[in-house]
Amino acid sequence: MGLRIVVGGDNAGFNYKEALKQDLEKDERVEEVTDVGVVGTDDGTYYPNVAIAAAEKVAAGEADRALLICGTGLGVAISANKVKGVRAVTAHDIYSVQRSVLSNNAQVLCMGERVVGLELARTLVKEWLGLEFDPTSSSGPKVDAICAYEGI
Ligand SMILES: O=C[C@H](O)[C@H](O)COP(=O)(O)O
Repeated sequence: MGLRIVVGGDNAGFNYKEALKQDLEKDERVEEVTDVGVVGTDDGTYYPNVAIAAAEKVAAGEADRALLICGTGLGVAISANKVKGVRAVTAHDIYSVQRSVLSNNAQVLCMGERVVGLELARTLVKEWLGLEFDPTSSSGPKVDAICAYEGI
């Protein structure tokens, strides 16, 4: 069974969100892509609304992961992290993307359209899809400690 991925972002991230969505739709590791907006560069929906909608789908088990894009990748991460059970990171380099899953079991990857080149973003997403957290690794108890704080 493939990954169910939610994509979203504000108008500052719209162009990358569309490009990355197309890549995801073509990737055989992806079973389903759900777009929670925005619908265009004229759509002024605030980034927290989009990020929280996406994170809630992950928290509810309706999606495995979310990919969120805004101008910096910061606001969407801050917002998604308000949803209980969600671990969202901003990452624009390969090592951080790898560790976000392998160390932190982060389900949400955030990037900034104003920060990273599109081709690097596409490469990072490709890498991200192949990563899987190992709960029996030494990172497991650390992520458990985050969950314990949240009461989950
Ligand atoms: O983190 C926020 C994002 O970068 C957003 O796209 C732009 O937010 P701003 O308009 O408040 O700078």
